[in-house]
Amino acid sequence: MSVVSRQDAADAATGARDAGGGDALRLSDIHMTFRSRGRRRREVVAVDGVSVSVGRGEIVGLVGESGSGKSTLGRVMAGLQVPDSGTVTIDGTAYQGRRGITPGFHGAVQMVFQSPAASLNPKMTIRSILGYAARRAGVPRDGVGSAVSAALEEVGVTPPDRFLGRFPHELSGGQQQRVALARALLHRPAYLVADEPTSALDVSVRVQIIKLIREIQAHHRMGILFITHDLSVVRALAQRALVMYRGDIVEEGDIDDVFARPQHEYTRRLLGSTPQLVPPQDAA
Ligand SMILES: Nc1ncnc2c1ncn2[C@@H]1O[C@H](COP(=O)(O)OP(=O)(O)OP(=O)(O)O)[C@@H](O)[C@H]1O
Repeated sequence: MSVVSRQDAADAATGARDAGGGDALRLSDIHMTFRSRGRRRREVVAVDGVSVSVGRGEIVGLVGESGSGKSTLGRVMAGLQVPDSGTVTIDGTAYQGRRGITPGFHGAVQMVFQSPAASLNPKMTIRSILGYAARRAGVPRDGVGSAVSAALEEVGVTPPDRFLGRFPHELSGGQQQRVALARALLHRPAYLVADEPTSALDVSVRVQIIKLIREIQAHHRMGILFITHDLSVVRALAQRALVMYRGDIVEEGDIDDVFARPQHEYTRRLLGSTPQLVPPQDAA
């Protein structure tokens, strides 16, 4: 991707919604098709012309069945996947193509994943994992130690000294996910894409991580795209919901409206089949 403008032409062209006022992370008319090589060439349209936005200070829940394109959309939003076409606009700066995925893009948008164990290098200590992230985020060498400790404090991995020398496998799943969040926070991102960050965790730990994400979001006025299969988590956390089905956003609205008056048949089916694992009051 390369920076092509500092105006909102892409948004005007596609009508992407800016729910958070001026500052927003917007995707405009994103297309992504995966093509397999070999004799039996197959094409999978993962994202089929999607325009969405996440405002600063807003949590948007993205739900949909397996294979509907949620993770692909999230990776595009975080600059980890270059789409076939479409524009990513971060606070008014539009990015297109491979060369636009710059350190500035990654600094502005960070991502956390379902499996913290897989996203943390097993051969590195927590000190090295976070120290490396701090250096990449531009923290001067003599400030790395205190930045790492502050990040661990912020995510509740305390006292930091007790954890710095450990390897990821010496932490619980919840602690690993907290470290993954600390790594993201070291970049002071304006936006976070959280791809099923709680689904690999026990239910009680899940609630704690949801609370932590909400605290972090409020403290930094961050915009978050929260991807999940679990509608009850979206209800507990998000102000707005996007429902994805076969590569397209089929429903978008304020959380209460989507739950009370689902418009799309797929959303109605999804609501009908979702147990309430995290009632809103428990996650508050
Ligand atoms: N790197 C890839 N190569 C080929 N096909 C891919 C690739 N990544 C995703 N796909 C395909 O694109 C479609 C959308 O995948 P994606 O992972 O975005 O969906 P999802 O909604 O996140 O699913 P899940 O909830 O199971 O993670 C699927 O059919 C998937 O198999």
